[in-house]
Amino acid sequence: MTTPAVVCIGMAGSGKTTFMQRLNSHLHARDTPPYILNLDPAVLNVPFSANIDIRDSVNYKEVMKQYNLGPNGAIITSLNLFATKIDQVLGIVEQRAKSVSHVLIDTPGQIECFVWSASGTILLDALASAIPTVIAYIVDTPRTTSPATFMSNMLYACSILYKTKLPLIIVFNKTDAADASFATEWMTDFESFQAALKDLDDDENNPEGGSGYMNSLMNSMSLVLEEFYRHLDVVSVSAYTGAGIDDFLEAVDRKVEEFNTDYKAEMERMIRERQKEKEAERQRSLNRLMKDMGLKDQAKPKTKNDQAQTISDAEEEDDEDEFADRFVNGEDAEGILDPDYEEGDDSDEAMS
Ligand SMILES: Nc1nc2c(ncn2[C@@H]2O[C@H](COP(=O)(O)OP(=O)(O)OP(=O)(O)O)[C@@H](O)[C@H]2O)c(=O)[nH]1
Repeated sequence: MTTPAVVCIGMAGSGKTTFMQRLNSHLHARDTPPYILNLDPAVLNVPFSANIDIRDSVNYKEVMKQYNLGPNGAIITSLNLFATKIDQVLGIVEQRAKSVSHVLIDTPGQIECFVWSASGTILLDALASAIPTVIAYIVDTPRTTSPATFMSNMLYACSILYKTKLPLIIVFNKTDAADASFATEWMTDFESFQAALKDLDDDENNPEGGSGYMNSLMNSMSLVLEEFYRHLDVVSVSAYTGAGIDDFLEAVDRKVEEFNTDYKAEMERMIRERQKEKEAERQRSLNRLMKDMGLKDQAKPKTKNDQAQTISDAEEEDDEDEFADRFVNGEDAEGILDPDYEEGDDSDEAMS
């Protein structure tokens, strides 16, 4: 079977890194070691050795300093810089995927920096076009026991499914601290969730109980979620004790089959569409440029607007060229991007 990529996504503190560590040791114990990528540029310590680590090619602190960015802006910019090297990274991953059981990917806890950024889309699209890719959405079970928090978390998972369009497994983590049976019941029995919502509403002392409008909204949204749950695989695990890890790996196998039958064709179609759009945009820019050059020989642009349009377009193109020179070609990249990073680097030594 083709080696799958498992992308771990979850809110800060949900246990992604601990879960990755558990998966890593579990797969090593089975003599089927994984290949590991760390895409969190801001993480201080990773408790496993990552084969490819974004921190080896992008200096997060330097990005903050040089671009005067806050923590989240620097994560997005670091991911953008890393995405310029996606072809090289993918070359290595594809090669290594042939000799490992799974490719595991850790992502920043600031989910939106990854899932909603252009670079996140580029990285996921590139990965999914090379190997079957599955999302593991990690949930902090003890912090999700209230119906309102639970529903917010599930809506978040639903938006990730909608944005990535990749098969999704919900992983209820930390089940050593809180049993996840309440969650599976709410996901399979609509009435029990409605009853929990009603209890919340009736409890005057509970700050999560809402107004009439909020409750009717929650009821409607829970109907949306019912449809969402139908396409999911749900597992309960403890990254601490290792309980449920085999169930998770079985769920990954099921999702890989789903990826190959349902998602792959759609994914390829989307990538082709995007390339077509890009090509059309390039053609439009070229046509504009040709037109502008033709105008240069004549006296003056017809109107002020025409002139402004021409200048700003030229500036935009200059900016793009400058960006490409600085980051793709490695110029001016000292301290931010590792200029020695080359295709074919043995990442085990060069990048870990
Ligand atoms: N009880 C229990 N605690 C856990 C489990 N998994 C993780 N934790 C704890 O949850 C906290 C967060 O775990 P991390 O693995 O750092 O979470 P993360 O999602 O990678 O966090 P960020 O990197 O900040 O996004 C740590 O204190 C872990 O020890 C588990 O299965 N059970």
